[in-house]
This record gives sequence, C-alpha cells and structure tokens, in this order.
Amino acid sequence: MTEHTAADDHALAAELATEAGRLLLAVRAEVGHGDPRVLKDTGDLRAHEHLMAAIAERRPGDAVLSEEGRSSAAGKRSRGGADRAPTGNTRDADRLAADRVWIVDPLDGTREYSEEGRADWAVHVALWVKGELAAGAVALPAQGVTLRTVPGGARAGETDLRVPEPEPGKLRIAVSRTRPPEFVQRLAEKLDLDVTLVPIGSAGAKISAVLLGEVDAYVHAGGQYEWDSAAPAAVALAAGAHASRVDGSPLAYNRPDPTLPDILVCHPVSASTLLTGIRDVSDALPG
Ligand SMILES: Nc1ncnc2c1ncn2[C@@H]1O[C@H](COP(=O)(O)O)[C@@H](OP(=O)(O)O)[C@H]1O
Ligand SMILES: [Mg+2]
Repeated sequence: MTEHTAADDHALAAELATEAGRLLLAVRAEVGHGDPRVLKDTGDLRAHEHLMAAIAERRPGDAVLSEEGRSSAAGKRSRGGADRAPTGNTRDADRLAADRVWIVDPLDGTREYSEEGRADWAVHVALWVKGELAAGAVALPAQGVTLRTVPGGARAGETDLRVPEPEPGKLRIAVSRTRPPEFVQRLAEKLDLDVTLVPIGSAGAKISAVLLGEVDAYVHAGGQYEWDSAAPAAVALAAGAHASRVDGSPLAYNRPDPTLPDILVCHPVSASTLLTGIRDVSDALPG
C-alpha cells in the first residue's frame, strides 16, 4: 500500500474541500435559486458524492463520517431528483476502530447557500488520526479562499494564518443567523467589554471569520455535530486560536455519538474572560 506523509494529508484536505466548493458554485449556477429546497438537496448530495468518491480513490483504507452519509440523510436523494441512496458512511463499529477517519461536512451553511448572493457557506474536510485532528480545510467558495492546515501551521490561500488579537476593550462575537443562542445575549451583557453580536451563517464561515479578523470569537451551544466543527477547529488550532467546548474541555471527535453541541473559538487572550463569562450565565445555557 502507498505510504502518505502528513504533508500529503494536509494538501489532500485542501484539494478536496476546494474542489467540492467549485462543484457547489457550478451547481448553484446550474440549478438557480428558484426552489431553495432543490438547490440545498442537490448541493448537499453532489458535494457529498464528490468527497466520498475522492476519499475512496485517494485514501481507500480510511474511514469516513459525512453529514450526508448518515442513514437518516438517505431520503434526500429522491427529493434532489436522483434515483439512488447517497453513498453511506463507514459502519460505526469500523469507524470507531479505525486509526484514520475523514470527518466531512459537504455543505455547511446549507440555508445560506440557497440564498442568492450570500457567501457565508463552506465545505469542511478534516482528518482525525488516533485521537487528534491531524489536518483540516475549510473552503469558502463564494469568498474565493480555502483556509487550511499545513505542516506546523495554517494558511488562507497562500498567506500564513495566525488568529489576530482583538482590539482592547472590544469583542465582536459571531452567532448563528437563524438560531442565535439566547445565552450569548446574556453573556454579552455580562462581559465588561464593548460587545457586538455578528450574525453569520455556517460554523465554518464563522470560525474562518475569527481567523481572518472579521470577528473576535464564535460562541455556540444548543446543538451541532462533529462535521460542523472538525475541519474549522483543526484550522483554528493550527492558526494558534483557542478552540474548546464552552466549559473549556477539549473538543473530541470520532465518538460513537457524533453530537457535539457547543463550541468556543477565540484568540487565546480572550479565552479565560469568555469561559468565565459563559460559566456565569450557565443557567441560561441550552440543554
Ligand atoms: N441547534 C442546532 N442543532 C443541530 N445543528 C445545528 C444547531 N445549530 C446549528 N447547527 C448546525 O451547525 C451549522 C451552522 O449553523 P448556523 O449557520 O445556524 O450557525 C449548520 O450546519 P448545516 O448547514 O451543515 O446543516 C447547522 O445545521
Ligand atoms: Mg454543517
């Protein structure tokens, strides 16, 4: 069997996310915005099939966990106008025993993808190896850039990526456009800072916005899955950011249950302030 270096895996994650992103731009142009449901389902499925085929070809021994490869996602194929079920994920027992697992979200921010003119949607490709996120890439196709891990760091396009420090006294916090958790409003009031909440679609686009200095933090609770955060967390950690659960514990992937309902990403200088603030409003945390 061919041996792949870690550098090959970083490059492959970026290549796969960028290619699937190009495909999604083509699907958006081809299908149009007339029926958002059809556009969402077609985009989800085409990007999923592209990634499943590419991973099977390029890394045939690896396991895969994709949002669209769950058995519960199978009904989408008929709604998208095609005639067979989506390619399924690696069986749970095999994935949980595997050393290498690709955790992918073929289209994160599906709603925003279906809205004309919006650029806050992403393709997530992460590689988990023996308990750690080993590589990751977040393509932002409508923004024309892929954020990705490289050996020893991260890049946006060809530029080195380091999470920027927030301006003293201020904090811009990215929140979901469609389901902003109420506790973040409470957190904003509690912090002794000039806080602005910035609604953005897609977990990958929000974490990218932190890394690109467009906002200073992303706080979420109340529901999410491993594929929503694996790739952006891999890039964030490689770019020197703090990325954890909202109680400060590490984000853990390739678990039996792919639910991973909350996350905090920020510059390390803001982490203790935010974690303390979140603890202070924990009675308002969902769940
Ligand atoms: N409460 C919740 N329960 C389950 N998934 C959630 C969630 N809130 C956000 N997500 C998922 O996290 C991603 C980012 O959400 P948002 O744009 O609202 O911040 C979306 O992924 P998908 O677009 O891949 O479905 C969305 O489905
Ligand atoms: Mg998602």
